[in-house]
Amino acid sequence: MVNVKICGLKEEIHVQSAVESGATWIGFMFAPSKRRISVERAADLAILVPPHVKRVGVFVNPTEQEVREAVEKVGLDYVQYHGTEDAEFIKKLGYPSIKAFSIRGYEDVEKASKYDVDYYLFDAPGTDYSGGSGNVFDWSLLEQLSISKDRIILAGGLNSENVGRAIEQVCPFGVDVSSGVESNGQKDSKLIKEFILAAKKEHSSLKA
Ligand SMILES: O=C(O)c1ccccc1NCC(=O)[C@H](O)[C@H](O)COP(=O)(O)O
Repeated sequence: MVNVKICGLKEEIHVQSAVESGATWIGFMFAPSKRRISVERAADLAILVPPHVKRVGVFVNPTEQEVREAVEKVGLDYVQYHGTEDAEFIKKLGYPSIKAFSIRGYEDVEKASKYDVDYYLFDAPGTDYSGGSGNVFDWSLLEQLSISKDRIILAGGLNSENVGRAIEQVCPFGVDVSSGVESNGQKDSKLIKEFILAAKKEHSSLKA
């Protein structure tokens, strides 16, 4: 069954909804974004996350110090690098990691082979910020990917309507969502639940 990351959580109620609905990863935004929260706020929210659900800190071109401080204070399980961080920087920090790639064309997909990380997150390019745009990219660009599917997280404009199709086409280890579980610019517990249910539903083409 596919794993789900709910990203950009800011409120206790939405962390609880994501946990109760079966999310695998909870994402806290530490980069410029309308979803950005402080390390102190994330540490408070992280108390609500049980050990079987993983805490992800999302950064865009951070300093080493910023990452180390957040990992320590929030108890992050994964660091998500959502900028132009190079493989050396990520390796030097040494944390379990997710590297995000903004996909405009196949050349962006190819960049992934330069990295040795736990998960490769393929996302649509950002508009106002580096991610979280709610836009979908061309999933067929992932067809020739040499990276194992069990290391892939698909993101970008997913919602409860299109996530089933996305899973059938890409067969990722996980899916990631932010805009698709928001209404009026705020996270929505009902949409979080619907998204996770839709993602975890068995899809006809995946049946033997
Ligand atoms: O969500 C943001 O505002 C954001 C800003 C800057 C860098 C990354 C950001 N989000 C990271 C994520 O993992 C999002 O869930 C991912 O980009 C998908 O977002 P969406 O298309 O809104 O579902």
